[in-house]
Amino acid sequence: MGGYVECFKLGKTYDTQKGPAVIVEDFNLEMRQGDYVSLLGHSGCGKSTVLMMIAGLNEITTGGIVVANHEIDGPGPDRGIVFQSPCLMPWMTAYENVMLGVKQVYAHASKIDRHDLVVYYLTLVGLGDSLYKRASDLSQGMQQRVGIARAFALKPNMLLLDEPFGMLDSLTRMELQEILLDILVKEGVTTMMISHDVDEALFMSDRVVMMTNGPRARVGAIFDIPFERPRVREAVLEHPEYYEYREKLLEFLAEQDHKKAAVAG
Ligand SMILES: Nc1ncnc2c1ncn2[C@@H]1O[C@H](COP(=O)(O)OP(=O)(O)OP(=O)(O)O)[C@@H](O)[C@H]1O
Repeated sequence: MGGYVECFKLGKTYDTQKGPAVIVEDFNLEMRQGDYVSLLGHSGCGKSTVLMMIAGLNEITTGGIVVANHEIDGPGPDRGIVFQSPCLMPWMTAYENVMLGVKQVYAHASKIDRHDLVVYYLTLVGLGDSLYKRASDLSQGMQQRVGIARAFALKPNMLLLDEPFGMLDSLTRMELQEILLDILVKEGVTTMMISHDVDEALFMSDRVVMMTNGPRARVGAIFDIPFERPRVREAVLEHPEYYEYREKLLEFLAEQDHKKAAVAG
């Protein structure tokens, strides 16, 4: 019996003007249910490509992906996505933006149940007082909160996060990281997050998956992160092994840099 999510010999080749470009090859990964995995690697190595294949929004060239015992062949409400920018309907309220997806996925639920669901998740992300504010009147951080509430309100089994905090200032970023972890612990959602930030990956994840540089990128190393949950930022930063892990991740990235320089030279 494998994991809850399995990427099996996953590969992606894009057709380019110069011919086929093998971006990801032989990418193997198993995730347990409730796992929080961060995907780290140099810019352009293929992280979004992997994430979008799991989302079912990017066609798989070779290999396959199994989620909850089903091989995926397209997008589905079982997998929620949060991008760097939430792409809300600016003329709609926070409430209406979340309700949009809820209405589609829970078409047969009662009106009151749908209402409660939307209010529940917007309140969890700290927007209980801003339910009926138009998206265009919300700050970037508040808009991203709506994006997170929208993803959770569809009750996904898996959450895919593509640099969800990348556009936020550091205070908002830390606050949203903590809110997200709180909800994830409550809901036990299996999560894959792309990040460029070693400290963010260490704070959030059960495992950090390092990708090698492309082309033909694959899993280069996997680090199990031992900090206990629920995570408290101060305790994580003071953990005796924190800087050891941080160093290992940075070393891996530096090694990839050297390899890239050697290939280019
Ligand atoms: N549709 C496409 N057609 C051709 N090449 C593509 C396409 N999409 C992505 N690529 C190329 O595939 C490689 C991997 O892209 P991808 O966006 O997956 O990387 P990434 O690791 O997520 O990058 P970043 O960290 O900068 O977001 C890049 O070289 C990119 O130019």
